Amino acid sequence: MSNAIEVEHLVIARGKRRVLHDFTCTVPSGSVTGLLGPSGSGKTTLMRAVVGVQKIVSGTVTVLGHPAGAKELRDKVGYLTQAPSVYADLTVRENTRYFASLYGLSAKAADEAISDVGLTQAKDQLVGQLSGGQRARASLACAIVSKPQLLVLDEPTVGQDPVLRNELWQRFHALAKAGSTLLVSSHVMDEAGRCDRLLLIRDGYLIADQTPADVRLSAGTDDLDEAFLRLVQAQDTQKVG
Ligand SMILES: Nc1ncnc2c1ncn2[C@@H]1O[C@H](COP(=O)(O)OP(=O)(O)OP(=O)(O)O)[C@@H](O)[C@H]1O
Repeated sequence: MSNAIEVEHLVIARGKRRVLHDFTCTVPSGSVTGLLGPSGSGKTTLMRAVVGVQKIVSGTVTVLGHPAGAKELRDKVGYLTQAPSVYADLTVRENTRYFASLYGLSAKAADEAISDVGLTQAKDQLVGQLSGGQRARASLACAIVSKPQLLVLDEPTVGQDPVLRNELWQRFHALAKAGSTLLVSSHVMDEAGRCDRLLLIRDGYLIADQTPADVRLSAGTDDLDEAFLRLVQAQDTQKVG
């Protein structure tokens, strides 16, 4: 399996502080790869580097065979930021149709994306009048409407109820099955088990790049929360040693 993303020896500073340290990882094509780590560990920074909007100190980020941010990638990469990026004074349907039209897609594609994120009943509501979780899903509909080759989703399930979270994860896997690659961040370890592969990050250091099964095996526990803690402790011991 080839890699949709290859990150090599990436170093990033934000302000005066280094927030990614010699970060090397891969995201296999067609996978749903989870980027998991505590708040402030560097997930958004890594995603920004992948979509080519983050200044880097050194290292390389290669996306679908091109340097991150290359113009060849413009219609191949979708990015969902944490801040909703939809127009508050348009309805869900108008927003999604607008994004669809940018890619030359029909209203049908927009309606499918709205249905995929569970917003069909709210499709004619103004985005400004939606709940936070609904607004996040409206953004997600706009990000997935063009079915990009690579989807970079920053905490797409935050604020969603368990039933909807479950549906969204099923949708992510369906998109991967249809040929997309997904990089999905979360700080909730119970979402880790839903990924094909995991990148575990802490304080800007990669602490695991494995399948969930291998993370469990190498940490010696079935509980992924506990596994993360054990891997952190092992890393700390290594640093002291
Ligand atoms: N614009 C900025 N200027 C300076 N430092 C920043 C900026 N944005 C983020 N940082 C710092 O960079 C580090 C990594 O932040 P980042 O947003 O990548 O973390 P994260 O893992 O995505 O966190 P969260 O889960 O809370 O979104 C943090 O220490 C943060 O304080």
